[in-house]
Amino acid sequence: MQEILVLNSGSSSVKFALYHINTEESGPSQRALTLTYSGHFSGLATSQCRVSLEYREPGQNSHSYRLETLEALGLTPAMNHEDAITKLMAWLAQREDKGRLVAIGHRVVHGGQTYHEAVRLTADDVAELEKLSSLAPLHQSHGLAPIKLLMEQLPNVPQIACFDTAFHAHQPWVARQFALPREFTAKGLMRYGFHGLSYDYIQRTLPTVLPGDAPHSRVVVAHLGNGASMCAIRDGISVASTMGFTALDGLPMGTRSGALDPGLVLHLISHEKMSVDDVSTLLYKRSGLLGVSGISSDMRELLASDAPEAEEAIELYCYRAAREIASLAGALGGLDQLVFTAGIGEHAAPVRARIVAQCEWLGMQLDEIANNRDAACISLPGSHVGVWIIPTDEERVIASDCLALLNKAS
Ligand SMILES: Nc1ncnc2c1ncn2[C@@H]1O[C@H](COP(=O)(O)OP(=O)(O)O)[C@@H](O)[C@H]1O
Ligand SMILES: CC(=O)OP(=O)(O)O
Ligand SMILES: [Mg+2]
Repeated sequence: MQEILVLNSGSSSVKFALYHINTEESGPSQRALTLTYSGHFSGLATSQCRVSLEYREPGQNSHSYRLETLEALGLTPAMNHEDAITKLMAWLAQREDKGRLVAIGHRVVHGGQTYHEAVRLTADDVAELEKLSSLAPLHQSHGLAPIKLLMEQLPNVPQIACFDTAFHAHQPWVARQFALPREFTAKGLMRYGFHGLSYDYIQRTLPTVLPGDAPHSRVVVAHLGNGASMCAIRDGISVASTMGFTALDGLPMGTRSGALDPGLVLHLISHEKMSVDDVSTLLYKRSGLLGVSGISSDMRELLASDAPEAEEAIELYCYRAAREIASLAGALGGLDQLVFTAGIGEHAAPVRARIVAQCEWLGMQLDEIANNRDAACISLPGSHVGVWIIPTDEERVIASDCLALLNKAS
């Protein structure tokens, strides 16, 4: 049995998924992949480190679930990303149902100007991608560290990178440019957009959940997780996104500010005498829901809180989201479907309700009952714009891109 392992490394977490390749169905189709194990390490490098693991019996639909204790996996509470990968690889290697690992697919957040599709990495590629670390300080180095480690430990297993930026690479030039002098644009100072693996998954899945006659040529997808962005998709292609040069632009996020007046950054440096590192920490780690509420970056905690500051943070979050939907509808010249995805998008009914209420003028009508039970379709039958919840699956897209690459190489 051949296997593909997928690693999705975030700022404080590593998600993983292991797929069996069904060799009877050759070709890059998703049907050729069967998910067997998935799970995640969260709270890495903190005392809150936890591991969860799910196992799917081959041929069965239901998941049996168990939460491994740290002790059972031999983990120490303050373990970091590297420890997590080492433990995961050791655990995978000792399984009785172990197959032959034919590729490891990695989420790499920034592909810069060069990397527009999944690629089998060489050491030179990794060095090139490392140069982009300052453009994704919460993500890039965590995505590249396991690649370097596994290139050393498993030199014969292809390490394949799949990029968050790739889905946006074919946006119209006008959507990618900043209004800067041309020599800066020529250096690559332009909008890239992120969460592309998630958008790719939604774009592939939406036609399978829509009723046959529903129009879906103009779609906005709201990926609202710890990081949050939105994407305007026309006929399956990204045409605009709220994230730009870095994953700091656009919507307010758990700890990131989202879009700011650039003059404010100049003011922080010149008047508040903040260093580049101070400003970076402020905008990436101390702002967003955490900064405005002063309570938490976690939407669940804010929704459960009675504090007026929590309410203010949620109000700002929803207001900004509704404004961005209208802006993206402008880029599309109208809107057929809106899709919510990722942690907040999939689970936070009050947040969705507030965002949709502010978009009523665009022709959206929320089905409150469906919304409260996280149903797939959450708009009323007469709504001009359909509103949907589709759980994202970045790991599935990575595995399927790896398989396509392996098939091409063989
Ligand atoms: N049931 C829920 N209700 C409200 N918010 C939720 C719920 N479940 C998860 N979330 C929120 O989703 C966010 C995390 O999203 P997720 O997509 O898991 O993040 P990541 O970007 O780390 O993959 C957190 O703000 C969390 O509070
Ligand atoms: C690009 C980005 O913000 O990713 P995440 O949501 O995983 O933090
Ligand atoms: Mg995520």
